[in-house]
Amino acid sequence: MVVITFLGTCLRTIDNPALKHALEDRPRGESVIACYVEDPTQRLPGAAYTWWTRHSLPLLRKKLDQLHVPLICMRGSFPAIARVLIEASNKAPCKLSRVYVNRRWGGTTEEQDKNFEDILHEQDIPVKSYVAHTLHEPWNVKTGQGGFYRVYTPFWRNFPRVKPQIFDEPEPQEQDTKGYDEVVSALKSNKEINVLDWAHAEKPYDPHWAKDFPWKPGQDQALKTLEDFLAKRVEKYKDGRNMPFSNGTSQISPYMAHGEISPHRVLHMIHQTRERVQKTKNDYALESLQQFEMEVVWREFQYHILWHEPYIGWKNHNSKFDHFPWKYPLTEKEVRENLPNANPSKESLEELARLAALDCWKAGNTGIPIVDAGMRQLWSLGWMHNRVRMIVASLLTKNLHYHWKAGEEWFWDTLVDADPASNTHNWQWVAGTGADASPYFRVFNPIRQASRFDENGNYTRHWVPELKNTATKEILKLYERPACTGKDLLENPSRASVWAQHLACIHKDAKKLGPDQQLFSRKYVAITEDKYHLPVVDLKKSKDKALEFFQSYGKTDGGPSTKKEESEGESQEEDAPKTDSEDPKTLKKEESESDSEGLRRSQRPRKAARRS
Ligand SMILES: Cc1cc2nc3c(=O)[nH]c(=O)nc-3n(C[C@H](O)[C@H](O)[C@H](O)COP(=O)(O)OP(=O)(O)OC[C@H]3O[C@@H](n4cnc5c(N)ncnc54)[C@H](O)[C@@H]3O)c2cc1C
Repeated sequence: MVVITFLGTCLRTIDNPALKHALEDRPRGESVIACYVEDPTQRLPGAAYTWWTRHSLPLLRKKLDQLHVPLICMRGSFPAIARVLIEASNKAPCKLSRVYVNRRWGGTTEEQDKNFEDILHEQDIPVKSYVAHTLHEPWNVKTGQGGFYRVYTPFWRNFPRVKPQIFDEPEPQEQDTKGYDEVVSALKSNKEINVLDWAHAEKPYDPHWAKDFPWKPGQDQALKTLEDFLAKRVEKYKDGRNMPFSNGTSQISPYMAHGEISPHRVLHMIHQTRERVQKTKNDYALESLQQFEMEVVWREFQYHILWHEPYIGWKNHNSKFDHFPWKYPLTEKEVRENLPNANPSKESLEELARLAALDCWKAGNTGIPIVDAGMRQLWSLGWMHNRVRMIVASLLTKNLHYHWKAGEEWFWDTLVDADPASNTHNWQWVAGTGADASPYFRVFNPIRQASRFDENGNYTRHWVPELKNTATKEILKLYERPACTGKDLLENPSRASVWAQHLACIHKDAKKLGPDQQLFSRKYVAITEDKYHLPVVDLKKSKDKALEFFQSYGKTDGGPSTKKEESEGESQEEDAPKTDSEDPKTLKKEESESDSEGLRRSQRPRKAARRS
């Protein structure tokens, strides 16, 4: 008899409930097969995330080999896989006895997984599923009225404190791999399923755009990364986490996004560190550790929302923003239609200029230093510091007026830690459309952000080599330059921008670029240019325009303005504080910073002013 365990987003052998139970609960003599599935009925992972997965799976296979558990990687829907397994089981001498699954959420997974279980149950094959990617079942945390939380503070307060459930790697057990060949050949013979060689890749998957990625995927490195952080850096996390050049955060996110470390293990290690730090009586260190735990629980909060609103990845949480005048990226077809020849009309140029601005943002050539630094960090590492993620997201949504989805999609493709809950939720948070959202009129001012969080300009100089010999004072002046015109953008496209590729492609009538090339033609992007670009947008004017949109839109019936927002509406300074109930985590800090920068007290929401 054969037992199958579906790993889900859980590329580890320790703290892996479906694997553990499959190995421990099976009757003697039954063999266990592990499956990694990429499900085409759901949003497919982006390129950078996939780079990581494909480095991780061969490492996981080696670990599983030691347990005598073969690994099958495939692309296929869960119901299709269930049907093939049953068919194979009916024919083969080795029957399928039971199935163990690590659960997943978001999109239409719930529906698909129910279907999968029904198919197996009809054949009397038991299915057991486990929570593996979060600390709790997302539905287990409930408000007093039995609903779900939309605001982080009460979620954090009421988040059930649990003893972390950790368990060691299963002992290697005697088992043969009987049934494996039959299962693989049945899967291979089905057209709906594509068996991948990802766990047995002869050469690593190293596309040119990822050649400088410094990461070492895998569960061993995940543990080491967190151990190092907790041993050496967590004690300064409270402030360090906001400084992009200080190496002040854990960089554990890609390991968590791939399930190479379990959130229970993270919590367990936090508890161990707390015992150590308590002995030092260092209050700041303890607060820092608490802050770190809050961040980890913040991720839980986002899964909580994803479970209750599985459509959050493509829909505004606040539907009142659905008709807001967002800009959307042009499609390739629209570009072609707007630029039929070398002398496009004024309207066409305007349309194209907006595409050019988006491409400059993607390429890290906006002429706004801290934004370019962040976007190039993203290119180089497949990761960006959280503070800078907020700044670049604000620029795209509040200054360039793009819908958050344009940025979310870019991050989805370029982040090694791309996560269906965190990415969406954070984008909606910055755009002001989400649950627990920053109000729409809250706009991050890149100059102020740079002077506060990159005071010495080191982050900017590091990631924008054009500025490596520019003094910090001079860098700050660059933000004040007049913006280039749309015509400039088009006539002198950044060599680095995807826009330049479009032009080259259209003018030379070259073959259509495939999506992979468009996104990752690294030789065109993030390269040092002779001259640093003019800003693609006037920060002040564009912010005012966003606020104008917001105010006039708020006056219409369908607008997003609420009474509370109107009462705060006066406070349209950048980084204006939010009320405590919205997000204490980031914003209490912003608030005190706003104070020190002389944000006029009369303009601030009453509640915040009282606290200061
Ligand atoms: C626009 C935008 C998009 C984002 N997209 C993602 C994403 O796709 N995947 C992702 O994991 N994070 C995302 N984040 C959240 C955050 O930027 C990253 O989790 C963080 O930068 C990861 O670095 P770290 O592990 O060093 O974080 P640390 O500061 O060391 O935090 C530890 C862990 O806590 C969790 N965490 C911290 N901050 C957040 C947060 N704001 N939201 C959710 N979890 C958090 C992460 O799991 C993180 O690994 C996004 C933030 C923004 C503003």
